[in-house]
Amino acid sequence: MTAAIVGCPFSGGQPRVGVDQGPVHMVEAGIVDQLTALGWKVKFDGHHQFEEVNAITDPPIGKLKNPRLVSAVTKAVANVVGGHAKMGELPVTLGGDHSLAMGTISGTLDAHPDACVIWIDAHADINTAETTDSGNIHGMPVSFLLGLGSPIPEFSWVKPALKAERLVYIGLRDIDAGEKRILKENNIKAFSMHEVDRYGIGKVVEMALDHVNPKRASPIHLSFDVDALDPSVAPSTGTPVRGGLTFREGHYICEAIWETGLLVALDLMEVNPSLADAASVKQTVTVGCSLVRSALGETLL
Ligand SMILES: N[C@](CCCC[B-](O)(O)O)(CCN1CCCCC1)C(=O)O
Ligand SMILES: [Mn+2]
Ligand SMILES: [Mn+2]
Ligand SMILES: [Mn+2]
Repeated sequence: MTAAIVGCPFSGGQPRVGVDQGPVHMVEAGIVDQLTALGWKVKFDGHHQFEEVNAITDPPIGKLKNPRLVSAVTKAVANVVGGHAKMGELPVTLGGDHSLAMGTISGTLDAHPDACVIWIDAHADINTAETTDSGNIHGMPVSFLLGLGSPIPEFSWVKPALKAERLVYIGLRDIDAGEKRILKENNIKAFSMHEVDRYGIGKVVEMALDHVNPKRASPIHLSFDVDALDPSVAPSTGTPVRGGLTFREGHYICEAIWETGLLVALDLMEVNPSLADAASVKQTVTVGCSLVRSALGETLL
């Protein structure tokens, strides 16, 4: 089995400096060798360069910030991820901010139209141009993938290829008012931290899979935002929210999804190695690499 590391040093979906260095730190921490040691054939031909895209003048569209940059980069990522997936490889996209998932999931759905998406995050990332308060596109990728909100010409390449019933969230705890409306109106299944507390992570993952993958027959795209974890576990990230997943809960999700044998793509997003002291940065990078290994078959026994 081949894993293709897609290093995406990109921060255009949000305002904080440093998240583009996430993939650099994870590769420097040895993720390629770690996956090789697990038995994977690992492809990594260097981080993707988005400098040339940075050159364009890119005034906001409505509230949306860096719209043309985000569109161009996520479109490029869609082609890269889709290309690897079509060759039967498992793309492991290292972010970079979560707007990249507009690209990764578009790429996955191009190769696996019947794929379902399991989104691990403190946030729903489902704001539309009408509901966003920040204009940061890392809070919006899911709305584009579902085809919600008014069409934006600059994003016309994004096909609404994701169906609401094929999406499920785990870890939610910081949802904007507009997003709450969107989740309800579209009957989107979400297991917040309240459900994690009530049922335990084992039952939550089982219920999440039952919802999007009842016959365990559909490919799975796992999109993991490290801010789903409690800030005490992953401190160096752009939008930390207290009351998150424990180290083990985060790893259990990855282990359980690997056990299905259905994983076809993984995103590990929002590691920002410039937001904390060296020890906290190292902790966050290390947990990011550990989650990737667990999603790709590392077991405790
Ligand atoms: N919903 C937020 C945060 C998005 C986080 C993106 B992720 O998950 O990839 O990290 C928050 C908007 N707003 C921030 C100030 C307080 C009220 C909520 C937004 O900016 O849209
Ligand atoms: Mn996110
Ligand atoms: Mn988040
Ligand atoms: Mn974040």
